[in-house]
Amino acid sequence: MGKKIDDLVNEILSNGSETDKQVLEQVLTGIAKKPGKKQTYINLLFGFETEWTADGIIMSMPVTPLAHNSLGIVHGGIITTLADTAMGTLANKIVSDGQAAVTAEIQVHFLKEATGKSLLCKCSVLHKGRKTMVFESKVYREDGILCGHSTGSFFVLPKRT
Ligand SMILES: CC(C)(COP(=O)(O)OP(=O)(O)OC[C@H]1O[C@@H](n2cnc3c(N)ncnc32)[C@H](O)[C@@H]1OP(=O)(O)O)[C@@H](O)C(=O)NCCC(=O)NCCSC(=O)Cc1ccccc1
Repeated sequence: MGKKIDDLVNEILSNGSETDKQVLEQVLTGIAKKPGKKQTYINLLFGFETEWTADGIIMSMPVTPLAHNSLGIVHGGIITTLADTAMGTLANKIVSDGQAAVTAEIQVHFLKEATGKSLLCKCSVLHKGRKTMVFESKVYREDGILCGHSTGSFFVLPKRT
């Protein structure tokens, strides 16, 4: 295993493009931050940063080639992951002790191409029930343009120990 990783890293460092090296560095930097239960691989690899606000959560991410689709703009699935992660993080913060929340349904509108250096996802609570919760996420580009809009329904479950 060790040798294979060494060979792969050396191959990329020797023969990879600058973009390959940038992606490798981002992935290794994420792993070096030691993912765990709170900080998942997804959060660390994509550089998701969390800021709590009075009425919700703001989650940001840098736009790098790791998140690009073949057109060189952010992949819709990554925008969905950002929105789902923001809503899921908020949902699991506001449930009662001993409860967890999972996404049951998510809808995303991709309104503008996601370009620029970073994305900001502002997420708030639309409904907090005993069994279901609904959240709204707005994803903004660095220039302030709204590029994504998402709503998500979450199901409240007993937390697994
Ligand atoms: C729960 C429901 C949405 C609705 O279920 P219904 O069938 O209508 O009602 P019923 O009461 O029968 O359901 C009982 C079922 O509930 C499940 N379960 C129970 N307890 C737990 C538990 N503690 N943890 C997990 N699952 C638990 C278990 O399968 C159980 O079935 P069983 O009784 O074993 O056979 C179901 O369709 C489902 O699990 N969908 C998948 C949801 C999903 O994977 N979403 C994406 C990931 S979330 C995400 O990424 C967001 C996020 C981001 C960042 C940070 C955090 C979050």
